[in-house]
Amino acid sequence: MSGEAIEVRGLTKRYGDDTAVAGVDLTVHRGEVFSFLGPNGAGKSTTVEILEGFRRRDGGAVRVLGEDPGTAGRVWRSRIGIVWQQETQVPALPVRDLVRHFAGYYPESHDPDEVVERVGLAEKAKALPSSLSGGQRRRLDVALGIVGRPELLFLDEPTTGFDPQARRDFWSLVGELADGGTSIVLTTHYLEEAEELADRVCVIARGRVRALGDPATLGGRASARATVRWTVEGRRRETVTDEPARVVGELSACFGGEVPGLSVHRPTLEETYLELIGQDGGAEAAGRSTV
Ligand SMILES: Nc1ncnc2c1ncn2[C@@H]1O[C@H](COP(=O)(O)OP(=O)(O)OP(=O)(O)O)[C@@H](O)[C@H]1O
Repeated sequence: MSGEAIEVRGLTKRYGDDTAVAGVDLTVHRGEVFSFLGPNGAGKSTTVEILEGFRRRDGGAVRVLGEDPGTAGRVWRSRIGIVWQQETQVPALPVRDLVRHFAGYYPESHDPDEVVERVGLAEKAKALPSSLSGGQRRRLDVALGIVGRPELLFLDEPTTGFDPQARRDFWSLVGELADGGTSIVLTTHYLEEAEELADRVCVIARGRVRALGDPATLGGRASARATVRWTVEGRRRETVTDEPARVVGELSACFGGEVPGLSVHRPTLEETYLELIGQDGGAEAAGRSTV
């Protein structure tokens, strides 16, 4: 049995004549936070739904927690948590009762009250889901996804609708889950979220992996040329260099200490991402490619 959380080799999926996933290879290590990035229609949800066992693949080998999700049974499913992109349909029960109810499906669930507290819904414990705001409703989905103490957690655009503080709180919750050994697959359109949370990111466009690696070094980011900017007599100056430290040292010597208006810029994850997906960034996406 594989020791990895997820192993995917040559995964393909077609919808009619359109190829949504065109030969994806990837591995998610145990305890890792792994993030999918890609434009609308890139094939992320299709890939993730195959990994979750909710979509049939056309080709390739897939192992999730050591089993083929296409044939794995209920015990395997109880080891997995999912926070869907769409609101989870739930019975009209108060928040606390609902989380308790879901906890009952799992052999080793977390304490439901602790989970309600941890997602920031303690004040809404007696409220019905229909009375929650959009961001609170999303937090409830997160609570339902984690209460079963999953070994592997799928988060599909989990912080949509969160206010900035709720997003920070959620990030720290994900960090705690990862520190506790949970493997996490995150799909997000927020680049800063991937950068904050992910050990590795996988950029997908038109059903293919365009880049996979540490967000700090993705696409040669860390070694990319830097732009050094400064100000002389009210006018902005800049130079592009492979050696920003040397340039800053020379400027500092020249100015006799502080350099006015100094900044050093390397490509952000967003700039690198946009470069990687290039013209594939449009909405039409995977469909037109062939395998
Ligand atoms: N059930 C389906 N039937 C036909 N085509 C589909 C189906 N589901 C997805 N597709 C197509 O497969 C391609 C990939 O879609 P997918 O939902 O996997 O993209 P995505 O990367 O998750 O996009 P988004 O960021 O918008 O959620 C798209 O061209 C989409 O139109």
